[in-house]
Amino acid sequence: MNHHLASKWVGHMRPCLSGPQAARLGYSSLATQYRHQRPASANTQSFPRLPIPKRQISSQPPQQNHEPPLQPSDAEPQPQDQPPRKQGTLKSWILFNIAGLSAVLITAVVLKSAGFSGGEDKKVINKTSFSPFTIVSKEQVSPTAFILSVRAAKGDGKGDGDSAQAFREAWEHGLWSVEAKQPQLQIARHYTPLPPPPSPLSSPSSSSSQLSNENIESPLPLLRFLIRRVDGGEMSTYLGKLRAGDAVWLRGPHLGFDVDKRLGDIGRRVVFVAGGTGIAPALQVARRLLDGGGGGGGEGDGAEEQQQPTVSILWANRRAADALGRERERRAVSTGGGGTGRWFSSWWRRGDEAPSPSHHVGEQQQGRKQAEVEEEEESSFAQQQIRDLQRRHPDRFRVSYYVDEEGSFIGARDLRAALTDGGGTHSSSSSSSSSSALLPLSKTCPWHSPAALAKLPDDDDFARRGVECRCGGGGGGASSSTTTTAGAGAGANLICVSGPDGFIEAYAGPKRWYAGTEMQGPVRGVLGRMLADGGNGAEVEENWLVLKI
Ligand SMILES: Cc1cc2nc3c(=O)[nH]c(=O)nc-3n(C[C@H](O)[C@H](O)[C@H](O)COP(=O)(O)OP(=O)(O)OC[C@H]3O[C@@H](n4cnc5c(N)ncnc54)[C@H](O)[C@@H]3O)c2cc1C
Repeated sequence: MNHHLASKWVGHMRPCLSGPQAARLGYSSLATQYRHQRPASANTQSFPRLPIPKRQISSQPPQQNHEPPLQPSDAEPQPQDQPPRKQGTLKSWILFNIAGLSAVLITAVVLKSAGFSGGEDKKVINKTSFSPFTIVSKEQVSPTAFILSVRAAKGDGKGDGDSAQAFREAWEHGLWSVEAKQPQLQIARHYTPLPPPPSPLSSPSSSSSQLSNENIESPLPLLRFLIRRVDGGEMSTYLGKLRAGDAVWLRGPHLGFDVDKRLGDIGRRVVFVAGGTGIAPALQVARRLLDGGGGGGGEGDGAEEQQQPTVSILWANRRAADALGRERERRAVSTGGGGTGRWFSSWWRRGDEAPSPSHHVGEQQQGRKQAEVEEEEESSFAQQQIRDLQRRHPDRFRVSYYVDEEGSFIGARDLRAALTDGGGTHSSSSSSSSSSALLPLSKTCPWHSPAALAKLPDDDDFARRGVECRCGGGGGGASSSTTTTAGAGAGANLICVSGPDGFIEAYAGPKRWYAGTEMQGPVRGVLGRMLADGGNGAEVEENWLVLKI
């Protein structure tokens, strides 16, 4: 989702981890270390500079030089051949103009920093200039993470409808982000809005809730961001210091991959490998596919629940405090006699085979007691999102937690379990997915070919929506050149890797730069090896498309 290249954070190059090296270090330890891949200077060019006002000094000085003294009668007679006067005038003229120019530049910078320059910042959110939002609340959810809730600043009403429309399209699209700017340093970074809560009208037990309209219909939309404050991080530290009532400047929305279209007609499963705040795009996708009616061709054609896509999230955090929503899962497991939450973590560390999902989910439902209800009332918005999805889609949504400080990491075995699932996770859908799982991906389709994806930037699926799927009617269509619309047997299961650059590199290989644009690049890392193995007849079939987010 790197819409504006210059606005992504950048920095020094680190060698890519590979094979045993990455395994030794533990991938999730990379989860919260955003590694930068570009010269730092590129990062600071994130929004257009204020055009420097043209110098106003060129005409004035000559006039002064040629003008007669204001009060010639009072002036001391000056001999014609006395140069000091002329030199003095020239000197003061230069000083005057330097001072004037400095004043203009300083004023421009101050105005620019404050976000009020030349109409650049507008009330209506848009992709090119920053719009003012007001912080409604700030919720500290862990020692390093907080949720910032912001609402479009109250304007004159004009353009509110346009803003609402832009957000409505973004939520309908699914995966999207906005940029926030740090006005003093003039840098910007992307942040991913958490999905809105389900509509109060939908029953808690309903599996098909509607998104609340608070973000969709409201003329002044409310956006919530889960943000981690990183040591020495310019933007996250700046945002961390803001308080309710302060202004924050956003531009966007920048739409990301169209997961619905890439799942197409036969894709049934999405596995998210998320590091740290990479959980936010995972929740966007879960909401879009599980609540939004999209994905897998299941909607509107009478397909049953088992035809709907499933979302499984493997979420790595450095600290236990950041594993939001895990307490309930730990308790549910321990309620089943399996031991303590600590045991649950060490279960992953040992790399044992995953427990069957039905066992897991059943215990979660059993473990839902009054204490949990109370806990939920006190929990953060992100926790509520996770729990709500778990409650309403027990067979289609799962989060597995990994915590560095507890020694649990997402390893190849966990990935293999998730990919060969039903990795056992989604029992009701595994049979339908396994039939499509045998179909190989197209080698030519712009939507479903890994080779084509490697050469795409990750932010333009919305703009590409007119491009047709070339999988052909047969689903695999490896050599087909037939042009069809997505849906006739086309599509792929999706592995989404979201998080810091180092995290993405370790699991899926680095993104690559071509002609000044950051592209997805080929799939390498743990998943690259795993999928290549699959091609040789090993555990994982080759119908997984890897999206680096
Ligand atoms: C599409 C997209 C969506 C994003 N969504 C979110 C989101 O919802 N929430 C969120 O918090 N972030 C999100 N990010 C990351 C965010 O844009 C910033 O990169 C992040 O907040 C760090 O910026 P900074 O200016 O504070 O750090 P910088 O000043 O850019 O970095 C300072 C130092 O901190 C290191 N560093 C940077 N990030 C981390 C980290 N996470 N852990 C450890 N060290 C780090 C850097 O390597 C550098 O040495 C997203 C990024 C993208 C591309």
